[in-house]
Amino acid sequence: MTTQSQTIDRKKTFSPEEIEARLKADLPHWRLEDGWIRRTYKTNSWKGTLMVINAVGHLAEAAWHHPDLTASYAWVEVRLQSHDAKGITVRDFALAQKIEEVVMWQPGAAPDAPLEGTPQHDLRFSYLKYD
Ligand SMILES: C[C@H](O)[C@H](O)[C@H]1CNC2=NC(N)=NC(=O)C2=N1
Repeated sequence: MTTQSQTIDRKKTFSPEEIEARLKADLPHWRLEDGWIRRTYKTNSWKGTLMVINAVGHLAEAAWHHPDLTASYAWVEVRLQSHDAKGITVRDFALAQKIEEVVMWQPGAAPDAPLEGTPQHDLRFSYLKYD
């Protein structure tokens, strides 16, 4: 059951200056352009692109906040804005944060991590360009 927030204003929009400051601090790979915060993920193939699209799709549906997506063979651009507020709200930052955390997750990066992660040097398996 969803609860209406008592403290945060999900419809409050931020100024371009506030957005830029927040992206610089928390989402350095994201940028503000034409009223959307946006991030492009590069992949090694259409299959990798589809994997990213589906991961983002799940997060968006779980969040009940949906991006616009543009995709090509080896990249997908994720764009976020809050349609009902006609601007960028806390919902956009929160979903962008989760997308970035999930898509750029590299479990094998930590020393003696339990999960080894996708082999990066074998194009049979590597599907995402981490940046
Ligand atoms: C139809 C309407 O877009 C939806 O009810 C919800 C869910 N997803 C949404 N996603 C985004 N980006 N903005 C919204 O205002 C929004 N509203």
